[in-house]
Amino acid sequence: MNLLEVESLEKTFTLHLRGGQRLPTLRAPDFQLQAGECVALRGPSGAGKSTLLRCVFGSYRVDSGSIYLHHQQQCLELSRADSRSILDARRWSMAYASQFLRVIPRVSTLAIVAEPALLQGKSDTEAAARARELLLRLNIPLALHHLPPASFSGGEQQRVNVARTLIGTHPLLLLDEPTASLDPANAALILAEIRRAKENGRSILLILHDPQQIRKLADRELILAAGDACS
Ligand SMILES: Nc1ncnc2c1ncn2[C@@H]1O[C@H](COP(=O)(O)OP(=O)(O)OP(=O)(O)O)[C@@H](O)[C@H]1O
Repeated sequence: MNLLEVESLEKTFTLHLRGGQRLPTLRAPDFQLQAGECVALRGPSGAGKSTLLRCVFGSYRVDSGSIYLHHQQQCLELSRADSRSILDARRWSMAYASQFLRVIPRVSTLAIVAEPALLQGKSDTEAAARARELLLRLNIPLALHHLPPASFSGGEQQRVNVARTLIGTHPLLLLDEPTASLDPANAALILAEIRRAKENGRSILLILHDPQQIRKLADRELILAAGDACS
């Protein structure tokens, strides 16, 4: 059974502040993702890799084509779904880590990471314990857990972002360059957590640039060529 299916997907941005100029950005190859599969998106800068992840997550509306997600025992056509269905899919079926953590003033790191577990019905105690454990595994020391992550380094914020994505039981994880600002040791921690998620049957669509990391983690690659995006 496919967890995710993408068909004939195209996205063009319309720049309203530039007289409605249209910017064709993405023409994705058709693909499917099965349970427990990890697919790495590759392609040159500007090819539309982040745009594809955002289309799947429902942040961008697509112009044509379809995105199907297996959600709550049904096939949800994400590309045509209303916002309530997309929010429900985000709560239960897909989690997304962008390249940058969206920090909320005065909200602690522990609370930011625990939130998706709370939304899935875990108790405060359970969600906090799981958040603490994940943060420690990702090398965020206990002393930082009660601080808002606004002042954290780029690499620390990135690990908090990934922890927030991993904490729930979402079967689909969308990760935009999860190792980008990290030194090799901390990148290895992230890769280990992603591998663990995969071994637990979760599916991962992620953007990675390092061929060695891709070889270690991904079952296959999906190449977005610059020409695909812009022709
Ligand atoms: N919200 C937006 N409005 C207008 N143009 C956008 C928007 N988001 C992305 N683009 C444009 O779409 C193109 C693809 O961007 P995207 O971030 O998807 O590329 P990418 O393949 O992830 O690149 P990189 O590897 O550099 O992160 C770029 O030219 C970018 O400027």
